[in-house]
Amino acid sequence: MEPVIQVKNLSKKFSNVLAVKNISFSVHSGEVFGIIGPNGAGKTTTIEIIEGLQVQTRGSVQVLGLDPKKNVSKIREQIGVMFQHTELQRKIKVWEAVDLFSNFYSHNISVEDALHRLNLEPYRNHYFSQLSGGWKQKVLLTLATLHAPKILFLDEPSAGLDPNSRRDLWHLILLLRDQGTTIILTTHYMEEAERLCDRIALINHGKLVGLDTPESLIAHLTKEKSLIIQGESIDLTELKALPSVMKAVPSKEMIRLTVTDFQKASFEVFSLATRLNWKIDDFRYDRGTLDDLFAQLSTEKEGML
Ligand SMILES: Nc1ncnc2c1ncn2[C@@H]1O[C@H](COP(=O)(O)OP(=O)(O)OP(=O)(O)O)[C@@H](O)[C@H]1O
Repeated sequence: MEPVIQVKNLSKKFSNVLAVKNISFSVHSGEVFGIIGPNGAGKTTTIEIIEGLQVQTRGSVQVLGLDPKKNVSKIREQIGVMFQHTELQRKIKVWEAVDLFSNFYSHNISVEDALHRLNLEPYRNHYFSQLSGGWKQKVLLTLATLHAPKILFLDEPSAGLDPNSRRDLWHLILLLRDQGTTIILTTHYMEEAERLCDRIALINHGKLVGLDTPESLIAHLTKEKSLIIQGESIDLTELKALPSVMKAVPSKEMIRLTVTDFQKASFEVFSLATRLNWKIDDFRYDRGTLDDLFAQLSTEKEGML
């Protein structure tokens, strides 16, 4: 399958900052592709080059087969961008905003279809400024997709939303994905990345340090493998002495074991438990989360990965 975005050996230098360092990746049609990394990692710069808002220092970019340096207006007709913290004029109603924005595009869907597509009908006559944060984001998502873009860029779409509104917005994003839109998502919410993204590019200090599904990234990059064990008469000293156990730390009712190998450690723990008559109530692998990975990335110094 032809990728919809292809980035090859991309670098961007601002006067004395090398913001993007030789990054390459492809985005496939119909996927939700996350670009994740700590503040200042180079995400915005990379995305703005793809959108044609900035020009790279080195490397090449293709968006739907076009070069953003040469074909920016053709690309803009086929992409949608939802920025963070966008405000519209105070006295504009939802339907008026949809009507106004639809005039910006040569190909667009009708106001009614647009309102219907993301279930905005009940709010058509509400002032944008009086909507809750969640509904404002839904309206902005609608405005970014009036021309049925092939690729949609979402920058921190659920920033500041309560958990219910966030889930509602995720539902809409996945609806757009199911309708065939390719989605590029940047977020600092790792739960959001884990729930929505088919693949994630991890960027740190301007470099691509990981590119995979959320599950594989977690499996490969979280350095610590942990087992959780809970039960009666468990002896911490005996656990610590097992060959595959590096650390055993009690935490509330349970004990967290940092192990070198899940399978070997599990075998050793159960053999020990049987020999010493421990009663085990809970035992599970703790593979870590994207949050752990993000925390790890944020503390990595340049050149460590
Ligand atoms: N116009 C500019 N001039 C000089 N330096 C810049 C410019 N834009 C970005 N930078 C620098 O480039 C680096 C990457 O910035 P960028 O905004 O791409 O990071 P980011 O990952 O999007 O961060 P954030 O999560 O905070 O938005 C940072 O060191 C930033 O200070």
